[in-house]
Amino acid sequence: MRVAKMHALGNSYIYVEEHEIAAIRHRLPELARTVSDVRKGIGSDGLIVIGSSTVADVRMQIFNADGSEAENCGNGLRCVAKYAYEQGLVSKQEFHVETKGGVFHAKIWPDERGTVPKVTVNMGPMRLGPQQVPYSGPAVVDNEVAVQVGEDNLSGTLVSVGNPHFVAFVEDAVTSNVAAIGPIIERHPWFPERINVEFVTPRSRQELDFRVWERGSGITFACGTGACASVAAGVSKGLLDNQVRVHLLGGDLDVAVKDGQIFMTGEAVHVFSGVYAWDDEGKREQGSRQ
Ligand SMILES: N[C@@H](CCC[C@H](N)C(=O)O)C(=O)O
Repeated sequence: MRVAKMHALGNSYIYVEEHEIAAIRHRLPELARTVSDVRKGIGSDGLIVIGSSTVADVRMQIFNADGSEAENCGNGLRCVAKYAYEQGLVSKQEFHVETKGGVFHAKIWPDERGTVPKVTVNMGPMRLGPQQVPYSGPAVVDNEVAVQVGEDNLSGTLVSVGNPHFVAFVEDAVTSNVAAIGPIIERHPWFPERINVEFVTPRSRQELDFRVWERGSGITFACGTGACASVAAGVSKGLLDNQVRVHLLGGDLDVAVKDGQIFMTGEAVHVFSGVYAWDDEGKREQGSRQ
């Protein structure tokens, strides 16, 4: 099947058009695990299928590296917008992308060669609180929930950007033990559909240090929806201004809140296009990330 690998700030996915996978639609979780495997597949944080939409200009379906399907992906939205324009699936510079978590408006910024290094996406309204994400814990005050992690509690703001986020304001996001704490919160029984976990520390009112444990993919270099969720949480707490540069492991993302809507602007990068040899016997069940 013809595939492209793309990344945004090091958050990489394998992109495939829906006609390439028509015969194996029911096996997309398995395909996601397989292509994501760095040793036996291509190596990525998951799989994104690009297809036609009846309600938008293009549609994307995202699977994490463990094969679970997510509602949304900010870095994926920017890469899909770049792909759709460069491959001629759309000819406009502003268009809509359908995801399981909603329809989003994208604006591409093509260069003089007609390639698209940068994309802005309207990620929708700030949606905070336990009614916005699958949550089955005790009553919540100020959209914050305190989850027990070992001997301590970690407080996080619950935010939806189509997909669910737990945003924890910590002493130092950069040195946080993301690998140890992330999976405990991701799989905590209060979050029946699991949750993405962000560790954030404001450097100032306009700059935010950010690390993430992604549901279904673990530590990644960047999470677009996570960055948007974190800025929404920081703005609602009065800690951040409406225009914030988020410093992620893989680079910077600009997030702005205007008229209650969250706008994300950042890079989208094509790594390669090629033919992936999907072989039933040889590649089944080889994905290993859980
Ligand atoms: N990396 C993404 C988010 C991908 C989905 C997420 N792991 C989930 O399960 O909700 C982004 O850039 O937003």
